[in-house]
Amino acid sequence: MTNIVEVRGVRNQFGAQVVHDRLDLDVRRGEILSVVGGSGTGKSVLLRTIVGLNRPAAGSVRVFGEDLLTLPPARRAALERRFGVLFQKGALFSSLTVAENVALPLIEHAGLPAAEAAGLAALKIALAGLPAGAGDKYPSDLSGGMVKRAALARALALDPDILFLDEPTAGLDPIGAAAFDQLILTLRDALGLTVFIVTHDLDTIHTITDRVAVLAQKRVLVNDRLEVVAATDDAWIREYFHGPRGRAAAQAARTTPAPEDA
Ligand SMILES: Nc1ncnc2c1ncn2[C@@H]1O[C@H](COP(=O)(O)OP(=O)(O)OP(=O)(O)O)[C@@H](O)[C@H]1O
Repeated sequence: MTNIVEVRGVRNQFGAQVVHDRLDLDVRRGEILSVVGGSGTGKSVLLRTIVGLNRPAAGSVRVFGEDLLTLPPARRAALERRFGVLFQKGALFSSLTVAENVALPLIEHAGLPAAEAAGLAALKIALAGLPAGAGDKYPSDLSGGMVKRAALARALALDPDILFLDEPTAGLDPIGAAAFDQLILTLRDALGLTVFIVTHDLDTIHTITDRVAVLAQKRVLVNDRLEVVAATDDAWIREYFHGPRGRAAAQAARTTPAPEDA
């Protein structure tokens, strides 16, 4: 089993506030890993640390076997091109159409001519499950679910090996959220992606996740299959997985047929 990401002994601190201390985490090749934890436990900071947007005060982050923090800039830029990131707010440029948003990394980072970038952008937009014509629209003309898909198309632009998603289903209605989950699962299977998801969504965890990492007490308390995590003796885990919403999500996952059986 190959680890694509290895976080070791990471400390993150903002002023006097210590967010992470001696935090370890592995992400395995090809898995869908969900990172959960109470509000403010540092899930987004962890994502930003792994993709190189936040420099930890201590520890190491190895991605694809390379130490992100000590790589020379050119090698680091090459490594970062293997990441696709979908930020919490979608982070599309509002003055550009969806197609222009998706083409931008192809022009800026891959150096493609505009016409080729436009052709590839159309493919990525289709891959993200958007209808033909969505590329000509501006982000403000799209529904919340379509904005997420457009941001996903942009995250897929450079053919990443690993996809980082920060609360991808937040703000979507349950049907939209379930469809987005299935899209992630399909893309993982079709493209052989590794997927790192920061989420509060119990349905996502129950339906598409291979392993779950729980952030608590400034570190990853447990990182394992859902059954193992849910059986861990910890107050937050009990409340989260065995409270009313956790029980409902588990029940729904048991009674909803998997897509291939449907
Ligand atoms: N750049 C920063 N400067 C100062 N403090 C920060 C910075 N980034 C994050 N923090 C603090 O670190 C803590 C963890 O933030 P983070 O956004 O990672 O939490 P989270 O677990 O993702 O929370 P939520 O589930 O509410 O989104 C918070 O208290 C936040 O205020």
